Amino acid sequence: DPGFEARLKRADALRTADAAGFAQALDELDRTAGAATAAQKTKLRLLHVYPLILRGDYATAIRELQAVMAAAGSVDTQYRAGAMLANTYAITRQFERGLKTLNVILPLSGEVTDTDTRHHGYAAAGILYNQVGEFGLGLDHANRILAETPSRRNRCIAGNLKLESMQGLGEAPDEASLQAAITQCRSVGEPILVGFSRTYLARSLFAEGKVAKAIDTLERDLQEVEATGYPRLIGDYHALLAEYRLARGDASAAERHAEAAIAHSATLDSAQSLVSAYRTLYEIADRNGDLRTALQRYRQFSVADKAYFNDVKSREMAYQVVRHQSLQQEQQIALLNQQNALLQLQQRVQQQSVQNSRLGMLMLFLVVAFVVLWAVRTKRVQMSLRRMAETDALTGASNRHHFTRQSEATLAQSAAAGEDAALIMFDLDHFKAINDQYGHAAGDWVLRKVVETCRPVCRQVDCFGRLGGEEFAVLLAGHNLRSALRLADDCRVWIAGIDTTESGHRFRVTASFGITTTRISGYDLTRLLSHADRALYRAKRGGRNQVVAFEEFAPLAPPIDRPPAGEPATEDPEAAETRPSDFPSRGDLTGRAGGA
Ligand SMILES: Nc1nc2c(ncn2[C@@H]2O[C@H](COP(=O)(O)OP(=O)(O)OP(=O)(O)O)[C@@H](O)[C@H]2O)c(=O)[nH]1
Repeated sequence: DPGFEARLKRADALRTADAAGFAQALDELDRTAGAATAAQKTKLRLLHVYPLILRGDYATAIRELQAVMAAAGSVDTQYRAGAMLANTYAITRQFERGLKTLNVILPLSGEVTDTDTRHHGYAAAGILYNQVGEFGLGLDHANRILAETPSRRNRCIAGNLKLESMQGLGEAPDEASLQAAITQCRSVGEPILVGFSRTYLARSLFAEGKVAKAIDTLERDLQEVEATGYPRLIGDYHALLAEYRLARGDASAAERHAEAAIAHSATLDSAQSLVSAYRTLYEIADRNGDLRTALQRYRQFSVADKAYFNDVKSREMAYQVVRHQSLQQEQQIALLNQQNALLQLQQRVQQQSVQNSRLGMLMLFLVVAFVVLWAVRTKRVQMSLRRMAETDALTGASNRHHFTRQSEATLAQSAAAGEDAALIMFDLDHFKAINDQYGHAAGDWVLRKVVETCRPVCRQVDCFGRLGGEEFAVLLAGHNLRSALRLADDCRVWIAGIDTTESGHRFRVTASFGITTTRISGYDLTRLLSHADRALYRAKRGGRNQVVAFEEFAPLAPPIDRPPAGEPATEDPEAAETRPSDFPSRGDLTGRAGGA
């Protein structure tokens, strides 16, 4: 409700100028508060505190202000309630509570949007600080208000506060600024503050030795001051007048004023005016030689002075207590912050160590992976080196050395198991002619093709080796002569069927085969090779492209020129046919002739 807000503002403005109008405005606001927002209701509640303070119902005022501070929807309302609360605590001389309230609101000063409200807070702070003897802080807050182009009323309040602070600090204000403060406060209708300004001016004049002027300054406004009914101010006035009158030698006027000061200060627990008035009365009695009265006055002076001294000290103490408490609080906060930082550090260390252990695991994994990889690669290299060492690079068949070792192992196993094994040896026919006619590359192609063609006769357990040049051998475990003959003949047929177009030439490839078995030749490889080689020799002599088995009962062949199996043949096979032969005739052999 914008209307409600406007009426709240209007009521607030009436507060100092028109007490009756203010009361009426509050009544009207109460009647229409049903439609107000929570924040507006809180503001209204705050306005209701002013009449409570005027009435002197401080206990209710304090309760209400505390409630408003707790419920305030805006910083401004909370701040204003806090400033009023600090003021009320100052009036009721609860300095510690007042200072604590300041500690709550002053840090919010920067967030307060309304300048008047902020100045109200600074003024409350300045008044309280001066009361607890912290005049430096009082002056600082007065200057804060004056630096921010305050309203005329706040300028009066701040000007007064400044004079009070300077007096407390023992600094003498110049007459011009004293007059300015008086004019300022008079223009806004603040007779109490005008009165206090006049006491500062009078003190300043008296200190300069201008006693008559000081008296004149005070007496001019005396009636107006008495009309305020403010005991502390009236007491001050009379006490000062008593002191100054006596200084001028007017003892009877001095006595009158001193008595008036005492009468007005009677309701106060302690006051500087009481001390001053009793001292003046003592001095008068002393000057009169009335020792009894002098002693009595001195005793009264002494009691008032002690009370005042205690009061000042207890106020100063209140400040020290609150300061100590807030320091302690700050230290606790700092300690908590440190503990927090420590916890955060510990957390980070923990995270770091988790990260480190993860990193460690990763490193370990990498090392293991590397070792495994290295082992696999080493194994592969070993295997490929072994393959290179064991196989013939051109054809991929086992080389002679490996074939020998493999075969010897297989034969030993067969012998142990009492199983048969057969050895087939074969040699390409007229290979030299292929080389000569079609080139070495064509010859290589033939060798590879022959191995590729014959490999199917071998199982995993069998050994297929290139004994040298164009001579090959196959050791077949578990085969007897019959099955070996069949396999050898299959091989012969396959070789004879090779289509050489792929090599770039068309020619015919055939091979001659010699066979023996363990039943015929025993389990010794050298003997088996020798017997197979002899059968092969017979196949060549028999016209090539045929399979011949060694005849176990045939007498050993006579020495021939042919080189041992595997070495390149140097002999002309045609010439060999002229050699005397001890071999059985072709018909005696168990082999079969085929092909060309
Ligand atoms: N292209 C090629 N030729 C080879 C290789 N090893 C040996 N030779 C050749 O093979 C030929 C073997 O010839 P010979 O021992 O006379 O036998 P042949 O010509 O097959 O005659 P017969 O065995 O009597 O049928 C030689 O010319 C060798 O140079 C090889 O790895 N590649």
